[in-house]
Amino acid sequence: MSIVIEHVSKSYGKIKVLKDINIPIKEPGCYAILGPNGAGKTTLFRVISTLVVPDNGTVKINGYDVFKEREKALKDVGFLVSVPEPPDFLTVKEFITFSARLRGKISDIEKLNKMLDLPSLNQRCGKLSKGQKRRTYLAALLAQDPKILVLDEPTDGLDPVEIIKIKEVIKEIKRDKIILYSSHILSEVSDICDYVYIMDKGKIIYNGSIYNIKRMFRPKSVKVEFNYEIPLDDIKRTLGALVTEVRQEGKMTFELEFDGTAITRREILRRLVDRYEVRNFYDVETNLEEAFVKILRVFGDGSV
Ligand SMILES: Nc1ncnc2c1ncn2[C@@H]1O[C@H](COP(=O)(O)OP(=O)(O)OP(=O)(O)O)[C@@H](O)[C@H]1O
Repeated sequence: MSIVIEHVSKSYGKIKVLKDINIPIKEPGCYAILGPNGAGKTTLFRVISTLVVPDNGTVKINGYDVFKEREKALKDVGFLVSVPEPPDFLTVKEFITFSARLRGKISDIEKLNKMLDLPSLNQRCGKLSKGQKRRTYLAALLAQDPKILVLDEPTDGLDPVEIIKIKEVIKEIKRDKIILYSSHILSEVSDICDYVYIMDKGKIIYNGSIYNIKRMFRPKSVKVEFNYEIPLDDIKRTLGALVTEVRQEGKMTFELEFDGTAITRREILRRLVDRYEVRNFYDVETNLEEAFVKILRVFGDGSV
């Protein structure tokens, strides 16, 4: 099972929308393609699904070129690209059954219903809400039992409950599939995806595991609360060169920036406890969205 994208580029007129994209995926799991609006995610997914022909490069699925050997390459792939909708005139059950039959499969509607909490099976698709349509479409894809799923912003425009449902399904099925999942929200993919490719202005500017992203931006500041008021200068004198910055947040609360090492963190705590009554001392958690913006700043062209 594999998707291998090599040197893919695409321009619209003078605008380079994809610039030498390389993504080699050879193991099951959920892979996020993450990027701000206009980064090129949808264009890349449209290339993978053969809706857009690239100027350069190749996309191979299970070793087959998607343009030269389209049928073989896409045989085992399910696409949710460019917000597709089930046909209005079919019922939910008819659409799912029809979709399964297209690939010679028999759908287990009960199982899909349990997983995706489908609307009434005899309801016409035209009468469904946006979230119900999305879940019905996903059920129809899963009824084909594809080994590879390409999902372009599958939760876009859905309410929080619908989003949780779709994420739960992906967590359940990702063990033996390759799932490519695009989003512009890092925290949305952080609990379902294992690996992240970050795109900005048509380029992959960073790739790594979610674990590494979190580690790279490990806490470098702590918050401390005291039992009584302490002047800012007093804290600064006590900690001296251990901290790079001290910010006062309230009369009894301060945020302390330091070099991020465990030794310094311990020494800061020791000095504070020796001198004052400390009520609370904790790390300032890395906010994933901040990490995303930092990555764009550090690895992108600096214009964020
Ligand atoms: N058919 C087209 N003709 C001209 N320009 C296009 C076309 N399709 C996309 N673009 C441009 O290519 C760039 C990338 O668009 P794309 O939709 O791939 O980004 P995206 O990362 O999916 O963004 P979003 O998160 O907003 O969906 C944008 O600047 C867009 O205006």
